[in-house]
Amino acid sequence: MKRVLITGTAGFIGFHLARLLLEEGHQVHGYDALTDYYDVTLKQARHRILEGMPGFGKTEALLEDADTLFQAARDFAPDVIVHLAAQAGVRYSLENPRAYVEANIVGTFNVMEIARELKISHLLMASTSSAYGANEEMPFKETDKADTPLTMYAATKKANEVMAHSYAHLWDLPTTMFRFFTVYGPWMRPDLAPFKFADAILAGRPIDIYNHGEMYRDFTYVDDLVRGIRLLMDAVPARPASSADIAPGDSLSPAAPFRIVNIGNSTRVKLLDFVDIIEAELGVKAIRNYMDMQPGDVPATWADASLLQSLTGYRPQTEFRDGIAKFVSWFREYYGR
Ligand SMILES: C[C@H]1O[C@H](OP(=O)(O)OP(=O)(O)OC[C@H]2O[C@@H](n3cnc4c(=O)[nH]c(N)nc43)[C@H](O)[C@@H]2O)[C@@H](O)[C@@H](O)C1=O
Repeated sequence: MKRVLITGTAGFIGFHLARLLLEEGHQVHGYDALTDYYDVTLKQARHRILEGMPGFGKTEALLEDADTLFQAARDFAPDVIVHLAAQAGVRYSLENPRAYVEANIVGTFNVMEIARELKISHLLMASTSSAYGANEEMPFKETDKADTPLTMYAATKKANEVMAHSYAHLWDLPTTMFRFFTVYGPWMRPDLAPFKFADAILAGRPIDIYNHGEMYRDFTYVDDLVRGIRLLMDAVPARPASSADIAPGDSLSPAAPFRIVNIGNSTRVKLLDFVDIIEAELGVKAIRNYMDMQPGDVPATWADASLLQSLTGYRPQTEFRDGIAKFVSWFREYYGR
């Protein structure tokens, strides 16, 4: 049994991870501020489910509130910290970049500080496929350069990776950073495309199709994603004796117990096909409004998931259509539509 502090348990991914760990019999402490970036009642509903499970406790506060975060962590005394709370969203970072600096830079720094103080055995933190920015070589590999972020969202997440590397190096803090690829499924964030499309199609509102549909995403089903996180919890990075000890394709740092791991499905879905699949699952046709490319958007993502597989023996494999069917059935039931 592990004691796991998870930030972001009222969020989409944190909720699913907490549920999985509680089902396995671990103790989970959730830290979440239930910020109003999107519908707070959805966040409250997720927390209510966790509160009904044995082994769950929570603190509702901001990551930026260092005193509260530190006290909650000291009281709980975790073995492992999984840091998923963040200001998420690619497009909102053009409107309100400061929110990303506060939650993602200051907040993540606070998590690193308490992880160092408590000498936890493994710190795992969320980064994003958006860190690959303008990279053109596909699929994206962790060992590729990723120095061209296109938004402050991507820039703050990339900054988290390099901040975490320095702490892993200085304080021997084993750290794994995930690069997630467009996660979807039941309980998903309302600001993400599958949710927005389902909502608009059922309401008879037109949907905007960016870049005339010439967009590709490596959509990752949430159950697959949290299974990848769960397995990586046990794949604790160790500082290599020399760079010769790093396996080919491994992103392990030569200077720290630190690695970056993609968690993605490794299949690209074209935006137009994605709309067709949602329409088919809903049984309702969309009214389509074709638009130009949006500022800050990346045209395509595609994960090379071979490092995840070599570390854990696992790779995500849910077919997009099956995952969307599960999302749609949750959506219809939860919202009664
Ligand atoms: C890994 C990464 O994953 C996510 O970022 P994302 O991949 O940009 O996800 P999305 O669901 O916002 O976009 C998916 C696709 O759908 C298009 N899209 C969006 N919104 C509308 C929309 O309103 N209309 C249309 N037509 N297309 C849209 C958009 O242009 C893109 O082709 C976040 O979790 C982020 O936090 C993160 O870290």
